[in-house]
Amino acid sequence: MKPPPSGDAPPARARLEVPRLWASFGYAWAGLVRTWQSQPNFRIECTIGGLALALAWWLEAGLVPVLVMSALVLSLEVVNSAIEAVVDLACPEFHPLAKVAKDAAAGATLLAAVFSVLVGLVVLGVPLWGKVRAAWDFLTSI
Ligand SMILES: Nc1ncnc2c1ncn2[C@@H]1O[C@H](COP(=O)(O)OP(=O)(O)OP(=O)(O)O)[C@@H](O)[C@H]1O
Repeated sequence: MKPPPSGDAPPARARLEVPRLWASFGYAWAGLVRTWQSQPNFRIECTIGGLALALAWWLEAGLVPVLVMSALVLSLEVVNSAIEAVVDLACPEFHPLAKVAKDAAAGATLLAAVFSVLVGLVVLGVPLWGKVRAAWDFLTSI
């Protein structure tokens, strides 16, 4: 943990140290593992993101939009769980502002999820429909 800033003096420029950088990755990874363990929504979103990526690869459709939207939803879910933890720490009792913070964080994730479904429909819907029609034409022609 960093010491609290003292006075008005500008902070000394921190040196780039490999062990510290490595430790930071470790803390970030621990945050992801904890989110995976404690947030069922995160596990569901990881699964849907993986399936959407596999579908995009199979359909040879836009991998990049699917990757970007998956990254957005998953990142926001991690931030949402961080906000929940901070709110619970700062305000374990019911408070209207705690509700505002938690609902807004959840709303951000929901917004990204809705838009990712729309992007998925636009990017994957047409080629998927093409495959379905081709399979249907093949089946009805034999
Ligand atoms: N301290 C609080 N004060 C006011 N309202 C709260 C408080 N804690 C939670 N709430 C309300 O309850 C809702 C659910 O809160 P909770 O912490 O259970 O989050 P959750 O969305 O269920 O998250 P999780 O993914 O952990 O299940 C919040 O969105 C908020 O409306």
